[in-house]
Amino acid sequence: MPRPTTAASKGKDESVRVVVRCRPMSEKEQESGCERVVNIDGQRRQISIRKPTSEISQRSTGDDGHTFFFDAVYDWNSKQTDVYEQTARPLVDSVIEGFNGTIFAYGQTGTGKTFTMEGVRSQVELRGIIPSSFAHIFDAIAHTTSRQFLVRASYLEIYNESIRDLLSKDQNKRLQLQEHPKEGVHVHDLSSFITKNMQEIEHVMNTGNLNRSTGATNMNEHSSRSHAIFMITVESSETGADGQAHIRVGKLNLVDLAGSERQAKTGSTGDRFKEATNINLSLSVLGNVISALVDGNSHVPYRDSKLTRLLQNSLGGNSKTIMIATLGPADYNYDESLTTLRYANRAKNIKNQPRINEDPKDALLRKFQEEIARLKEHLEGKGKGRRKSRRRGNQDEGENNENEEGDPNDEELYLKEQQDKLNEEKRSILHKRNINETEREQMLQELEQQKQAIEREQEARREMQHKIQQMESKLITGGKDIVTHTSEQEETLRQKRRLIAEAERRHREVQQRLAEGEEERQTINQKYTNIKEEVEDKRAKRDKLSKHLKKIEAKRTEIVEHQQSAREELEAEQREIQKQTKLLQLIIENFIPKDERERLYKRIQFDDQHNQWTLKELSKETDQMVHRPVSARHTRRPFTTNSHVESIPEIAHFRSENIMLLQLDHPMRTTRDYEGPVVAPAIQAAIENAMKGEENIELDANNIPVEKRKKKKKKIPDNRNDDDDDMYSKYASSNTSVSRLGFNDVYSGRSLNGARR
Ligand SMILES: Nc1ncnc2c1ncn2[C@@H]1O[C@H](COP(=O)(O)OP(=O)(O)OP(=O)(O)O)[C@@H](O)[C@H]1O
Repeated sequence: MPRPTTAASKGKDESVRVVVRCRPMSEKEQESGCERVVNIDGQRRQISIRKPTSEISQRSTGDDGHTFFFDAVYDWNSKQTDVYEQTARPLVDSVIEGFNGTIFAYGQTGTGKTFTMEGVRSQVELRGIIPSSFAHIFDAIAHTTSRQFLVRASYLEIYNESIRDLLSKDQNKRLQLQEHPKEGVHVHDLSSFITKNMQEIEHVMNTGNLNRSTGATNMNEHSSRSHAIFMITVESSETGADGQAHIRVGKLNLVDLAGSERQAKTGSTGDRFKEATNINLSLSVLGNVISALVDGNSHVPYRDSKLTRLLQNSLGGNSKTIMIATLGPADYNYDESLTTLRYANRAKNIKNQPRINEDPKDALLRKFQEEIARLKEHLEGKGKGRRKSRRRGNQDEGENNENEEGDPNDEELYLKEQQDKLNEEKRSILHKRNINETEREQMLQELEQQKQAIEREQEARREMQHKIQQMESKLITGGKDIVTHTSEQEETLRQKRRLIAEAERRHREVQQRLAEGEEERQTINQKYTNIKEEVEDKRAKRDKLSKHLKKIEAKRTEIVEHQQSAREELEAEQREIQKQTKLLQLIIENFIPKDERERLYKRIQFDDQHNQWTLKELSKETDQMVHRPVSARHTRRPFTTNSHVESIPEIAHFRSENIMLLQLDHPMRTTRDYEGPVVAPAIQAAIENAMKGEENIELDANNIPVEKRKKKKKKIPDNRNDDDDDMYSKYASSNTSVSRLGFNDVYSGRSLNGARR
């Protein structure tokens, strides 16, 4: 069924208020040592429920505790007045103002729905919401002087999905629901009693309660198996600035639902089973309606049960609504209590659109006012006609009566006078002697008829006046009976109670805010501590890392420096090699004949195994070293082309020879000790000439450190003969750079390598 769109759509959104009340442990529960599993923090409006200890130890699933927040929560110490003053009073005030309002109690059997809604009527402090609302409404009316009120009450029960009028004489009659295009769903033919005071409305309620169905189940002997709805309609009228009466109508539904316990737990069978199924049906439809409303479904299944059809306006419609969820505190009710709390928690999200119901067409108060006016007019109308004829008669008699408005008392007087006149006439007729008996009889008859007509009129007027009185008596106007209703002291007391309730409410709100603030502060503190710890932890890590980094950097610097020095060394070495290579190249080019050179090149090979250059064995035919020819006295026989060149006389002796092919003369140590290198100026000049532009070449072989010199002679080719060794040692000990270097580097793979480049 689509959601109501008439009045509801115009109101301001307002959530259904949901409060929870937990009853005290019953004596039975205390005696059997039940555990309390419910905890309530009224200031925080928080209720927690935890699994019974026995169940936790048996099968803990991790969801052992649940916490919910509601608009108000009441624990086992809460008083009836607390619930009324803090929760119900504002809603009842709104109903008096012309809003629709609903308060319904929902919960497991025996958890205090009836106690909360009705309470114990004989004790004022134990009165529930329904009787307290009676007192409230009539008190409020008594103190409102500007408005006229009409209060009526109805009482019905939904039992096995059929509606029974609890105030009807015929308790077997079942009522039907009817859909009103504008006003929504209403119960056809439902009795409603106008009540003028608290006693009358209490009487209505007592009558209904006597008719209410109750039955015993395993769960609770007196558990109610029906849904009971007590309806109070408060109509009020006020004359506006336009002189017109404006009417407002507020409807209050006070609903005591049947127990919500599950079928299996009640152990019902037969009729009881059918009852329970139907109770469950309307409650489960109620649950579906709540879910559909909360989820914003386009289809809300109001029509699926009588209860939800009747409460349609209260759930998602034009009404202010309060749900009171009741629970028991004991462990064995854990599952049911949790279900109730979840149900209630969902209901918090239902949005209603309450608005004041102004000038509805079917207001009973308006009908009353119109009927009273009509009757008064009727009474006046008759008098008016007579007043006119009397005025005419009086004018004939010379009297002038301008007053058109008649006083009903005048009319009474007039009729009385007429009666007296007729009586007088009757007496004179009876005493008349000049008429015969027939004429006398006829005259008396006429008089009697006139008398009866006057009496009928008097009677009709009395009836009309009584009706007006009756109707007017139903309309209550505040102020008039204030002294009879309440004493001033009561009023002061009531106001103080209201102020206290208001102050308490504000106090609770402040406490709530403080608690929230404290919680927030603690959370922030906790967060701050966590962050501080984290910062400290990170700082320590950072310090450790930076120490590590410093170490790495020191190592890196060391490595770089080491590499740098190694590189410099290598570069120096390279430069040295280049220099030597150049020098050797020079020597080769200048001192080794071309053909010898080529032969030498042919013999050069790289020994992969030893990673060095070596000279191949001399082939006997071609490479065998030529024996030095016998020297001529003072001169040598030139046998190379080169030796013909005699440009430098000092070295002519050598120039005629291929120094590589020559077997060395082992010099006899016949001379003095060697005294340092003396390069012949001509050779020096030749070298300098050749080295032009080669600035970096160091000609003094002594500049090479001894260590390096040692390294350089590390490999001497195997094909070297003893003479070579001798030669080597001779030249190595010599300061003559040319000769030492020549041997050293010719035999070293590295030198040759460099030379090859
Ligand atoms: N807040 C309370 N303080 C003291 N006693 C309570 C309270 N609530 C309930 N009780 C007691 O618990 C018992 C069961 O309460 P009640 O009959 O109201 O339950 P219920 O929910 O209306 O049950 P049912 O579903 O059968 O109508 C009663 O004896 C009642 O007096």
